[in-house]
Amino acid sequence: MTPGALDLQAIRRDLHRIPEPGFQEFETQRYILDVLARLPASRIEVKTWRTGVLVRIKGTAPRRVVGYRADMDGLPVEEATGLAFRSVRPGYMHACGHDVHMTVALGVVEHFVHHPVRDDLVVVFQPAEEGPGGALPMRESPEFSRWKPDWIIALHVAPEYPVGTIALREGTLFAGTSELFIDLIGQGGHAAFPHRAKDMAVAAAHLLVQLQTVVARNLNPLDAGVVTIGRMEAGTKQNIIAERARLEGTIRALSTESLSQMKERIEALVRGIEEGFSCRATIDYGANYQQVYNTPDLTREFMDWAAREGGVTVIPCEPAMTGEDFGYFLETIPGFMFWLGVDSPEGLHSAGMNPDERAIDIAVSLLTRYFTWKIERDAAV
Ligand SMILES: CC(=O)N[C@@H](CCC[C@H](N)C(=O)O)C(=O)O
Repeated sequence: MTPGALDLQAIRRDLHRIPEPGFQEFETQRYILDVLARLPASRIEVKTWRTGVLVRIKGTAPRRVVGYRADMDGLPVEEATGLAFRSVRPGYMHACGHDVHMTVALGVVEHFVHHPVRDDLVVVFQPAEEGPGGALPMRESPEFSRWKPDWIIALHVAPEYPVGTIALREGTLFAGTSELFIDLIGQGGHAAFPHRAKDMAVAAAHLLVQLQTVVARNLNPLDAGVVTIGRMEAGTKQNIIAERARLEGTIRALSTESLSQMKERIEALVRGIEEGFSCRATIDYGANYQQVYNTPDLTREFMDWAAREGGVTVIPCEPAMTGEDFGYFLETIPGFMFWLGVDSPEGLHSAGMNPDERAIDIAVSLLTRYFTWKIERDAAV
C-alpha cells in the first residue's frame, strides 16, 4: 500500500451509512478493523476494547506515547439530508460528525504508518460518546492503561465555522453535563372522573415549566447553565388519565458547583410535584460527563503553531454548553480538544447535518504536521 492510498471520502461515506447506538458499534468496529488490516502490519498493533478499537503505531525511538481519540456512535435522528450515502439505519444518523472524526483518525494512522516519528502514537476509537459514555470505562480499562498516552488530543466538527478554520481556548471548552430522567407515578383512571385519579400528564406539564426556573431563578446570571428536556411522555390513550409520565433531558454547567446547585434545585421541585400532585417520583441522573478542560500551556502552544504553520485560521472561542466524555481523558492526561470548521447548513444533532468533506484532509494534514513538529521539538529540548 502506498502513502495516501486510503480513500478517506469513501471511508467517511461508508461510515456515514452505518450509524449505531453507543456500545453497539459492532459493524463500525468491524469496518475500522478491515481498513486497518489494509495497512502494513509491521508498524501497527491493534487491540479491541468492547466495541472500540485501539491502534499503536510504533515510533522509531520512542520516549513517550502520544494519544489521539475519535468517537464512534450515532444518534437516534431520522436523516433528512437527501444524500446518496445517507444512513441505511432507519431512525439513526451520524448527526454529530463521529463518521468524520473516525475518518480523520484513520487518515492519521495511515500517515504515521508510512511516515514514522520517534514517539509511539496511540489512536483510540472510543464507543458511546453520546451515551452512556465510553471514555471513563475505556480510560480505566487494562487495554488503555497499558498504552496510556503522555498527552492526548481530539477534535469535534463545528457546523457553524467555515472550512479551513479551527476554534479552541485554553481551559474549559465544553460544559460538565448530567443526563436527567424523571419518572412520575400517579393514579390512572377514566377521563371523565379526574377526581378519582392522579393525572401525571398535568404534573409533568407543571414540572416541565418549573424546570425552566432552575437556571433563570437560581444560578448567578454570570454563571452559565442549561436545562433541556428533549423527550417527554405520559399516558397510554386519549381518554385515559395518565398514570405515569417521564421527562428525559440533560443539564449542563461550566462549573461543578453550578451543576450540583442545579441538581439540588431539581430535587426540590420534584419533591414539590410529589406533594402538590399526590404522586411518587424518581430521579435518575444517568451519565455524567466531566468538563472538557484544555491544558493551558499545551493548548496555547498548539494555537500558536497552528496559526503560524497549520494552514488554518485559528479562532479563539468561548466555552460551549455541549458535553463530551473526552473530558474524562483530560482529567488524568494533559491535552486538548478543538472545534474543526465543517460549515454545515444545519447544526449538530439535526436531521440535515451535512459536514463539508474538504475538512477531512485539512484535519489530517493539520494533525499529522502538528504531531510531527511537536514530537521532534520535544525531543530536541
Ligand atoms: C458534542 C455533543 O453534542 N455531545 C453530546 C454529549 C451527550 C452527553 C449526555 N448524553 C447528555 O445528554 O448529557 C451533547 O449532547 O452535548
